[in-house]
Order: sequence, then C-alpha cells, then structure tokens
Amino acid sequence: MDVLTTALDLGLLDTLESGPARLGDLAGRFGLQPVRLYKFLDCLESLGCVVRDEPDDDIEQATYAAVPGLRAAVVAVVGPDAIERDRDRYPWRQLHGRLAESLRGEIAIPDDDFGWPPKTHEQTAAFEQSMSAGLGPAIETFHRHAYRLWPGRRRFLDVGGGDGTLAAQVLGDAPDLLVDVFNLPEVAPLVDRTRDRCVDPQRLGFVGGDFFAEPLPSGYDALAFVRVLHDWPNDVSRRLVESAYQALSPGGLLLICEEFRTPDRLAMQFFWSYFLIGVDSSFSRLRDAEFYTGLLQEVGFEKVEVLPGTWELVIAVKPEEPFAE
Ligand SMILES: C[S@@+](CC[C@H](N)C(=O)[O-])C[C@H]1O[C@@H](n2cnc3c(N)ncnc32)[C@H](O)[C@@H]1O
Repeated sequence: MDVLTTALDLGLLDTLESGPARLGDLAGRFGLQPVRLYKFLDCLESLGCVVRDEPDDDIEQATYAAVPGLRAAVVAVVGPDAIERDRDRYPWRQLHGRLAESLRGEIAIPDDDFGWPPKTHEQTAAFEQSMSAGLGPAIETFHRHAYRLWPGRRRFLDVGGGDGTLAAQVLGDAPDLLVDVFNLPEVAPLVDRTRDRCVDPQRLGFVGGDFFAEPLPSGYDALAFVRVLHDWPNDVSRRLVESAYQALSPGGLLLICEEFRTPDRLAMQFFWSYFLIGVDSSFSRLRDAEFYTGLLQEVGFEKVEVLPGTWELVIAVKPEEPFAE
C-alpha cells in the first residue's frame, strides 16, 4: 500500500503511463535519489506494475514502462474511494496481534467503536457507506438480468436496502418500476441523499421499519434481500423469507443476492470475517446457494433459479392464488 500510494502521490504513475521512462530522467524530474529510486522501482516491478529494461550496468539507463491501465488500477486500490481505505476506518487494529485473546473471549471491539445496530448517526452513515462501497457485484448482476427481472413488474421493495444505491441503479434498468427501500428509520436521510443524485427521484421511495418488529409491507410484486440474510442465523433467515412470502403479491418475485460461499468470496469477505471475530452482535455467515434454494421451496416459493453473476442471484416466484374449488 505504501509503495503504491507513494508512486501515485509523487506523480510517477502519470509519467510512466505516458511511455517508457529512463531512471535517470525520473530521478531528475522528481528530485529523487537514483539508487533509492532503483530499489523503489524494484518494488513496483515485483508487484507486476512496471516492466524494466536494463541495457547495462548503469542503472540510470534502465527504462521502465507501466503495464496498461496501471494508474486506474492503483487509484481503485489506494485512492480515496478504495474499499481498503473504507475498511481501514474500522478499529480492526484493536484485534491485531491479540486474536488468541479475542478467540478466548477476553477482549472484544467495544460497542462504542462498532456494534450492531449502530448507535449514532455517524455509525449508521459509516456502515451504509461501507456497504455501498462493496455493492458493485450485486449491481452488476441485477443489471445483467434486468431484461428478465423487471418487465411486467410494478413495485419493488429492497429490504435492508442500505442507502438506496442498488435501488437507484435498478431505476435506470426498469423505466416503469416504482422502487422503495425498506430500512431502519434512521437510514432515511441517507436514502434522501441517494434520491437527490438519482436518475428519476420521484420513483425512489423509502419505507422505515424494523423487519423483526413488524411484517414486511405488502403491495409489492418484487422484493429483494441483498446481503441481508447472511447477517443472521438460519432460523432468523427463515423467518425473514417467510415474512417476504406473506408480503409479496401472488406471482411476486423474491430475489436473494449475496456472496455465496466459495474460496474467492471468502477472500473478498476477509476483512469482515477478521474484524467481526471481536463483534458478537454481528453474525456474518456466507452460505451455499443451495441453502436458499432449499429454503425457498420449503417456504412455498416455486420456479426457484440461480442466475449467474459475479455474485449469483437466487430468484423464486410466489405461486398465483389457487383457483377456488
Ligand atoms: C449488510 S447491510 C446490506 C445493505 C445493502 N442491501 C447492501 O447490500 O449494500 C444490511 C442492511 O439491513 C438493514 N437492517 C438491519 N437490521 C434491520 C432491521 N431490523 N429492519 C430493517 N432493516 C434492517 C441495515 O440497516 C442494512 O442496510
């Protein structure tokens, strides 16, 4: 991180991206010591960021070329909006080096530093911001399957829909759909902010509520849980799916999207797995897609399918009302 941040901040990456550069020229231009810069560029080379051509023993004649797309990739990894920067705002260092104590239950992340539910507006805003920072794969999957998800649907409720980032994206894919976010009332101002920036603000609504304290609102023919069910133990997830079944109109569509359990996704989830070791109020459990396909059938849904994507999307339909005998 230090090497990449420094290369970006110095402006070295801009120069390297415009074409191969000689070490002597780089040192002169940026006021750097050639021998030190040589070692620094070795670090970048070891990360696969630059390709070196060293014609002879004179290191100042060595030339370096950036691999294509380097600057954008480095901005994504260390820039102000990078997921790494977001995760670093959390007090994970309190566990660092003390994992054994944490595993024995001797230390924990104090509630004031992180806990569920968030206690202050700042904690709520920070948490939802972290969520939307990692939402890309879900947005991609919803967009990819939009052509079959939304035609004929009128009202969509994104349950536990964060600050409305996904809902706002869906509006762009479904010009006739009304989309509401269901979330704890304190999240309303964050959804207001998303609405101000979205393509069609009057189609993005907010319904405040607590899905443990009350039934999910009815009147929707599509309803989603995106990274919501994996926060809870099996019996609680089941209750939420049952509540969705009750709420949906006959023929309504349920969508479940989260990181189903594979080695790659566990790796993407590594920060939360690690940090939440010391947070007992938050569960976080990656499941296999089959857990949900089975659960949906047991609860009464039909036409259960797993649609492909960076994160897959499990969809299912509530049966139309049976004809009266
Ligand atoms: C892990 S986040 C996922 C947010 C969003 N769907 C995403 O993927 O970015 C869980 C969401 O569920 C919401 N949530 C948690 N408990 C809730 C409750 N009891 N009632 C309603 N929403 C709740 C949180 O506020 C948060 O927005």
